[in-house]
Amino acid sequence: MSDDHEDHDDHDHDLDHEDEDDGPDGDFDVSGVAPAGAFYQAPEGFRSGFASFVGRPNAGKSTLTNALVGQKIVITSSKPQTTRNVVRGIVHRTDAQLILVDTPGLHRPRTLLGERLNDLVRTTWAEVDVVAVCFPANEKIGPGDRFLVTELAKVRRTVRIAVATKTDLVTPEQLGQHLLDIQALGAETSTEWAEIVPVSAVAGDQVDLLADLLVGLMPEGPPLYPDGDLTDAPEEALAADLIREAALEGVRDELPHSIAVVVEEMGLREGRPDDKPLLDIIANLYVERDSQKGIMIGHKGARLRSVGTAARKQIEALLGTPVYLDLQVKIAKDWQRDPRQLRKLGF
Ligand SMILES: Nc1nc2c(ncn2[C@@H]2O[C@H](COP(=O)(O)OP(=O)(O)OP(=O)(O)O)[C@@H](O)[C@H]2O)c(=O)[nH]1
Repeated sequence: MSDDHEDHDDHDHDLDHEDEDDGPDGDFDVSGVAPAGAFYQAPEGFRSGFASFVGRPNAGKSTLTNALVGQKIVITSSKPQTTRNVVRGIVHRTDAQLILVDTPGLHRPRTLLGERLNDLVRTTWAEVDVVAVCFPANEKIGPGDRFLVTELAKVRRTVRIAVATKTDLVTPEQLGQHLLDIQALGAETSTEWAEIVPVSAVAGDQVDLLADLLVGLMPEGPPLYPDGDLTDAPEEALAADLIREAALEGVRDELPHSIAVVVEEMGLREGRPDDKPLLDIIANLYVERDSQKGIMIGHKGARLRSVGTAARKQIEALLGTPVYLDLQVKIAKDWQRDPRQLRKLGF
C-alpha cells in the first residue's frame, strides 16, 4: 500500500472555478457550542460547561488541552498560529464534564483571515464559562499579552483565570516573578483573576489541579455530551489538522500561514473484511504560490511523501484504523486575502 501520491497535476487550481457549494463546512461556527439536550440524568451537584484557553501563539494551549483530555486531539507544533479550527476536547469526570474550546491566537490582523480569526476569538470568549489566559513561564509578559488581556477585559461577565504554562522550563524563582507579573498585569488592566495557576502540561504537573479549578468554576448542570466522546469536531477536521501539522514540520517564515488542508473525502473502503478495515482519505494541501508548491512537494516528491507518512501515522493513532492517505498539493492563489477562497477553505 502506498502512502500518498505526489501531485500529478501541473495546473494551478483556482478554487473560484469550482462549484459554489462544494467547499467544506466552516468549522468556525461556534454557534453550535451548546448542544440541545442532556444525555442522561446527572447526579446531584454535577457541573458542566465550557472553557477556552487563550494566549499568545505557542503559549502551550493545545498541549494543555491534550493533557487535560488525555489523548492527542488538538494539533500542537513549535510553529506559532497552527491552531485555526475550533476543536473541542471533552474532559469526562464522575462529577463534571468540561468542554474545552481551543481558539486560534488573537493577533494583529494583516489579512482578511486574520480579521476573521479575531472575530471568532471574541465570539468564543463571550460564549464560554471561563477564559483561561496562558502565559508561558519561560517568556516575559509582553505587549502581545497586554493587548490580549485588554481585549479580554472588554468582554463582560466571563470568568477569567491565568495559567502560567511550561513551568518545567524555569526555576522556582523565575516562576515566582512570573506569577507576580501576571498579577500586576491583571491590576493594570482591571482584570480580576479568579485563579492564577502554574502548570506544566509536558511534565504533567498541576494539570489535575487545573481541571479541579476549572470544574469548580462551571455552573451546575447535566452532561452535555455522551460519555466517552473526546471531541465533537468532525473526524475530517481532525485529520486535516494532523496533515497540516505534518506539513508544517521544517518549513519556515511565511509558508506556515499559507498552508490550508481540506479533506475532500473520507470513508471506510468497501469490501474489506471486518477485522481489516481501511479508511480512505483524500486530502488537498493548499498553498498560495507556485514556489511554495515546489517546497511542499520536494525533490521528486520526497517531502510530500514523508509528510503523508507522518500524517497517516498520526491519523491512524487517533482513529485506530489503518489509513490510506491520498494527499495532493494545490495552489489557491493568495487565498488569505480573498473572501471567496477563504469561504471555500472553511473560514
Ligand atoms: N517544556 C514544555 N513545553 C511545552 C509545554 N507546553 C507546550 N510546550 C511546547 O510549546 C510549543 C507550543 O505548544 P502548543 O500547545 O502548540 O501552543 P499553542 O498555544 O496551542 O500554540 P498556537 O496554536 O500557535 O496558538 C510546543 O513545542 C510544545 O511542545 C510544557 O508544559 N513544557
